[in-house]
Amino acid sequence: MNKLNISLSVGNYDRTQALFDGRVDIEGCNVRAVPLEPEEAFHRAFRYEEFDVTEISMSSHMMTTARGDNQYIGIPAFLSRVFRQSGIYVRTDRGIDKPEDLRGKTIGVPEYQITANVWIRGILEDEYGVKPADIKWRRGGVEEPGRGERAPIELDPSIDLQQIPDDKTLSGMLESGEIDAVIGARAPSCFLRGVPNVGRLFGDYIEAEKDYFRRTRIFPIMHMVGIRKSLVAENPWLPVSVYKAFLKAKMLAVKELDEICHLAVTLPWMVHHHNEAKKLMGEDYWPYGLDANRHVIETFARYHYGQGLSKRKVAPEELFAASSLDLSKI
Ligand SMILES: O=C(O)c1ccc(O)c(O)c1
Repeated sequence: MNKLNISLSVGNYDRTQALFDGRVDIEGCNVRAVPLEPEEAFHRAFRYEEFDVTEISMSSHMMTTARGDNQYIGIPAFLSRVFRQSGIYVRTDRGIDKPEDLRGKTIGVPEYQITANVWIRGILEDEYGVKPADIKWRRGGVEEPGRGERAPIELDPSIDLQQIPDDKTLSGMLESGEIDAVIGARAPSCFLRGVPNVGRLFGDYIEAEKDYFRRTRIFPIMHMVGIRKSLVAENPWLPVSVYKAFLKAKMLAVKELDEICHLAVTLPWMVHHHNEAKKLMGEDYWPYGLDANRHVIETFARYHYGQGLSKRKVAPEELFAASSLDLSKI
């Protein structure tokens, strides 16, 4: 049978693994799959559009969708979701004990636009009244010097965002005390090494994140899947084929989390953790599709627009191929 050859790059997570190991096919396609870390996947997607189907940052996707220069259309398979209270790393010798203490401080970001930072700035403003303009933002690689935005951004002049020197990293500057905090998706290595005077703003971040979910019902979305628009124009069946494959792969992963006979993840009480998550968040605690995620995406769109990353408020439907929001029923 004549199949469409496509390239695919997503992270190798439990919920995507079946696409790499052959348990799940993308109907109608021969797939060349390359696992990548998010920083590399997004750099290559938004600068060079290298892969036909790729993991994409929700923030960069929303920004380019608002501008109309997006080469990818999304499907509502949310490959990465992370609560973000954990992602605020601070100097512990500067009187920063609560979010409000961040006003006037200097905070490092790997990119202003990364999705984790949109969520963190949104939460700081919504819940604690700390506005982006209250902070001095410094941008650069967390571990490697010389990082910039993967796609161009244009911020309001009230935002003080400056590039750090070419020979410095955010982790190094946090360790030496040149900046007061770092926010982002990845923990800086100085924190992981346990250097003095660096810690999390929310020491008990798990309790903070559970409380946030109880109040908001939001499990923040980080990444989704994009398909090259030009390929969809030629093959309108492709978004649903790709979406069905990601749905199947996630279903297989979640099923394995219930397997007490032999643990799918190398963690003694994995099944217990799974049950605890379901108790707090419901059976389908990691939903794909727009309907179950509309409130999450609308909140993110409000933050994104408020932070000047999108010049107009994007409607959730604009992010996705229409056919992937309207699956057939029997
Ligand atoms: O761009 C980043 O720094 C980055 C890293 C890891 C992630 O999971 C992510 O969403 C973004």
